Amino acid sequence: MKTDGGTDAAKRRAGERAAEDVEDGFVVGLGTGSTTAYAIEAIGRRVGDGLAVQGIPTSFQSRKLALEVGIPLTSLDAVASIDLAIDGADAVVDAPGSDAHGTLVKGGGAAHTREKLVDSAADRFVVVADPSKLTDRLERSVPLEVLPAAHTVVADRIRDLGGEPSLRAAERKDGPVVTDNGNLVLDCTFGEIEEPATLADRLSALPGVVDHGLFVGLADATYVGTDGGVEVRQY
Ligand SMILES: O=C[C@H](O)[C@H](O)[C@H](O)COP(=O)(O)O
Repeated sequence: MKTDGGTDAAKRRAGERAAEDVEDGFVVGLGTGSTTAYAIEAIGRRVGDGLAVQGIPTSFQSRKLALEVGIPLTSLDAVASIDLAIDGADAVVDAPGSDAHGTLVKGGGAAHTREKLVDSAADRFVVVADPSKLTDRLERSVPLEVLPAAHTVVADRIRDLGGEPSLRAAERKDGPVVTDNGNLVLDCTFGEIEEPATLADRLSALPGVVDHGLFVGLADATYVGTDGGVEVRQY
């Protein structure tokens, strides 16, 4: 999962900067992926120094890491609110002045359904990224988590919308990726996505789609790790 060189250092800077925003008593949404992992590890170190927090993981992976680094865990149905969510992204639209500024594509690790649930429930949602994630044109494929019985029907509807679906294959198992929720993933290309909010609404309306990886209007800030520090985008 980890990358090397400058990108890995940039991910670390972004993740560790976000972990500094966690305050005593916070309930924290713990996103998924290699960048968020640095935030989780940093929060764990602060817990070791006496910080009192409760984490809500968004995947098997983030739960396992949080337990390893000593973050006490809770669940969405056990808390009144989430103070802060920290999560990575596969693409972040960086186009100030555009309606799409701050739109995300997530789900490269097939965790986007629970991520969206937790990130959207948080009072503040901070994205952590390295510069390779920033884009002024949204051309990345959009992951859809779909009920297994629905994958062919949803694939047909995606073609009706002008997209091209591809069932995500597992790398070290015959057959498809199965999400933490027991569903399948369709990666859907649409060429350049000029109106992500419109596409998001259309995808959400498809029966059999549990959730999609377009995060429109959800992020409050992106922390971009760079060679020398961290750049902050506020939305
Ligand atoms: O499903 C996975 C998540 O949306 C991740 O947050 C996303 O793929 C970014 O992961 P990474 O920080 O490893 O690039």
